[in-house]
Amino acid sequence: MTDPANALPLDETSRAALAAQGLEYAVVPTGEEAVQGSPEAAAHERWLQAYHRGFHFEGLSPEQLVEYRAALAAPRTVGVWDATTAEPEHPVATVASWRSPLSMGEGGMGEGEAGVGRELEGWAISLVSVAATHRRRGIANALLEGELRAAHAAGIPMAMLTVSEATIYGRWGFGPATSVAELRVDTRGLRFTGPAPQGRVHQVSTPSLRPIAPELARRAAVRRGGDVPQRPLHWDRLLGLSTRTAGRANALRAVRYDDADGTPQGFAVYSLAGNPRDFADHTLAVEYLCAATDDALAALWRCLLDQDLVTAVTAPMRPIDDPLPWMLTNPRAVATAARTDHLWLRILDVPAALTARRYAAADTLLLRVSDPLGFAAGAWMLTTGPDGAATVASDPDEHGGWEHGAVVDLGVAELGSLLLGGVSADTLRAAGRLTEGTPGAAQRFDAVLRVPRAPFLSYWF
Ligand SMILES: CC(=O)SCCNC(=O)CCNC(=O)[C@H](O)C(C)(C)COP(=O)(O)OP(=O)(O)OC[C@H]1O[C@@H](n2cnc3c(N)ncnc32)[C@H](O)[C@@H]1OP(=O)(O)O
Repeated sequence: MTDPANALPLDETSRAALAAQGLEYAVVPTGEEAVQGSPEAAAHERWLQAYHRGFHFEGLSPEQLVEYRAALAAPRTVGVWDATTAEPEHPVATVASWRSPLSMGEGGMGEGEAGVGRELEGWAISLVSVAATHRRRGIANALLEGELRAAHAAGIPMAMLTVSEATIYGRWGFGPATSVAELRVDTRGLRFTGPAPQGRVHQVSTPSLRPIAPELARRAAVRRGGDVPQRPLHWDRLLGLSTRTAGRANALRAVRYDDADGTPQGFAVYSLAGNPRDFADHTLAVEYLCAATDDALAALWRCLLDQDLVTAVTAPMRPIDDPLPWMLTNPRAVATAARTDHLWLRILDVPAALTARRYAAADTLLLRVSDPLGFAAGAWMLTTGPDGAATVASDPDEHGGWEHGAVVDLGVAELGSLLLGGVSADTLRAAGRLTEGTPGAAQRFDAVLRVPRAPFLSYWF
């Protein structure tokens, strides 16, 4: 059934906006509330088919419906219905959402903070779809505003999503906060100069990774900001264990890295494509690479690059600062084929969001934030200390001290983009997305925001 933690009440303003168009807005019962074969289960199945149609995915087979019903039992699944359509029982719009931690990077300079992953609670939003017959009449607007108001009312400080198109979500105050790089490595004549691994790489079966992958991925993820834990269906799909990917199971290969003590510290899942005219010209596609230590990262890259009969390695989703080029005598062998925005953040509670991470320098900034939906609007005094911890005061006049602070004017989307250090304030200033109220304020903000590793989310949700 819907996880009680996700069962936020539906937003009445959005309900009224949709009702004014003759549309019904409701939560779809899932899981135990919808026993297989019951009318509730059939409604859940129609909701699943509706989002598949909305995303131009193939419809779900009966077997897949069982799997997806279980996988999407815990999130809050919301639909919109139009009683005037030919098949009124089918939703004309969908959205799914759930509470999830967001990694905020490692601890600061305070005692005992090194290596400690910090987290903020977020409201993950996914599967936003509106039927082709009902688009561009404000349904997505009602759904998104409804999600944001519901999450804010529940005290959740952040909303987050990955997007099909980068043109859609800025209007609701989301800003791109992490990027991914698609790497393409020419492995011909490559020499690896990275650290020599202390442990061992083992070739393993993909199912053997299923029990250890979530925990390993969590340990890897806390080293950077921007991670949102995968749900079980993600791992099943990746490892060829879901009905949709079972047909690929034989094509998938996997390696696991165990450190000198024999503890698994990373793994990679990959596949190979041959060249029918040249057997020595395979391309190895890295489908997932997860490393909880620098040692594991170097060992796994070395193993993936160092394969006979392979001339190219591709890795579609890597951090933009992956150390790989620096592990090779020829860094130019690693081409970034594409670099794209990935996780988008929407701040709902400025003090909670800003105090959830650690900062690189001590300073005082006055952030004057605009937010058309109101949640983040105001003047916020961010004071960072020498230990990297921050305090945020909402009424700077009352608290004083801000006359020494650097003043920055920006929108809530820009603050979301800056939060994890994924872009610099000076870049946003140059792009006209942020204004300095004090000369040099953007660079002062950057000194505070600087992070050792680029934020990164390793998959789509
Ligand atoms: C988190 C996720 O799930 S990402 C996946 C998003 N879904 C998809 O890509 C599936 C295919 N697309 C769709 O289902 C729909 O077109 C949606 C969900 C993107 C938009 O739904 P609609 O109900 O048509 O949007 P709605 O009418 O509320 O539009 C709200 C505003 O967004 C704009 N907008 C909507 N879709 C887009 C788009 N694809 N690109 C740019 N702007 C868009 C509208 O023009 C409108 O702008 P305005 O307020 O300035 O007039």
